[in-house]
Amino acid sequence: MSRSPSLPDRPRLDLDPEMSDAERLDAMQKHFARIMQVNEELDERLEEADDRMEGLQEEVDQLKRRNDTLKKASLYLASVEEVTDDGVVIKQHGNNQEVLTEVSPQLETKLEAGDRVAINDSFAVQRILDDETDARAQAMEVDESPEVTYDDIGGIDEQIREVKEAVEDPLSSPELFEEVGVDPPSGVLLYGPPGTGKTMLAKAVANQTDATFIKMAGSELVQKFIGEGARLVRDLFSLAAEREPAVIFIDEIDAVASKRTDSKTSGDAEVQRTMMQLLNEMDGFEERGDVRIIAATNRFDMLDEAILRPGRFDRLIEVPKPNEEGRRRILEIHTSRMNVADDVDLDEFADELDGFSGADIASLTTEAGMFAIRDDRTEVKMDDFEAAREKLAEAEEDDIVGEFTDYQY
Ligand SMILES: Nc1ncnc2c1ncn2[C@@H]1O[C@H](COP(=O)(O)OP(=O)(O)OP(=O)(O)O)[C@@H](O)[C@H]1O
Repeated sequence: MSRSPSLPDRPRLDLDPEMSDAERLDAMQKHFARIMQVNEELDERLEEADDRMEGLQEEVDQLKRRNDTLKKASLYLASVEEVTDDGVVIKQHGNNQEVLTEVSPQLETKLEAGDRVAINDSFAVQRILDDETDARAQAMEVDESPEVTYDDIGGIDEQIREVKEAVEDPLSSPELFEEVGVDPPSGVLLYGPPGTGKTMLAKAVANQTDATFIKMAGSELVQKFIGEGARLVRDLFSLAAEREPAVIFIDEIDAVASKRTDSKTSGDAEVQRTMMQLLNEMDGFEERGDVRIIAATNRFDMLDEAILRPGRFDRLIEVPKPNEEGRRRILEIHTSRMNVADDVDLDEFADELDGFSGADIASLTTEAGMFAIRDDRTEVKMDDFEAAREKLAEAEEDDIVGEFTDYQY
């Protein structure tokens, strides 16, 4: 690591009492010039240090993420086969290895054959897990008939059109694709900043096609135990096949499909296995009938290219933050059921919301309503909207409101 050079010396002003006024003035001017120069040098250094800090912060974040994965994924999943006087017979999931292992007296009294447990590298039982259906319920959200419609989504008409074409048409008129002789896109990847309507889009398309909406969060997949991520992916696809027509929505796909890291830790290997399972499922996708798959990410830059190959997520749709017209439409949507005063000018207000996402605008309108309620009014005025905007902008500065953070994508 290179060490930064030492700081410039502090300039000194030496004034000799013998000096004439002109000489003094000259010395002071030179001193001033030197101070300015040192100041400039220090500014430069500060800038360099800031850059370096940013780089280091990124490294720290990466290490933290890796550490989290490691901590979370270093346990394996097993089932209890039998509780005997000599210990407990467990069967590790994935490799089906059976082992007789000792357990702590506290756990032993609670264990029963059939329990799901988490074990460590040496097969020691660490804890008893909720039953399997709980694990699934936690990782998956199933909605038979989501209520979101395209009309509820503002500012991304072009993206709606693309999603209709890539997801809705193959579900509602598969014969069209057959007649023309083209395969519909396998998977659609929506990418863009948080809170821009990606989940809404997936729900709306499921609604429009009367399909079951099945959501899985990528982050839920990697917080589980070794072997469980891959199994949940398998479950996800078989559940979709049972419930077809269905729309599978994998949120935060970057959690399981990031560019490969160099490390060969067990956590990384687990994420890798989960991704391989996902790719496998997608590769065998054609026979799956009326199931469409949509994934979303805020971190497009982190994705492993393997998932973007033809036959996988081969239709990319960027979902950006709304422009002024989009913001106005979103404001309109979110205020449609509000009792808004005559002085509220949404056109003018939309102009002030540069950088706001759809989710930010949704919280802003709720917040404006709260201001009216606090003031014992039933009508929401322009001042309430302004106050809400200021409150959210302050929260952004304090970094309280996550949605405001501009992720790189
Ligand atoms: N384009 C939009 N039009 C109307 N409302 C929106 C829009 N985008 C976001 N919202 C509001 O924000 C909420 C969150 O949006 P959504 O979950 O679809 O965002 P997302 O892009 O999936 O975010 P994330 O990447 O954080 O998962 C929505 O329930 C809705 O209230």
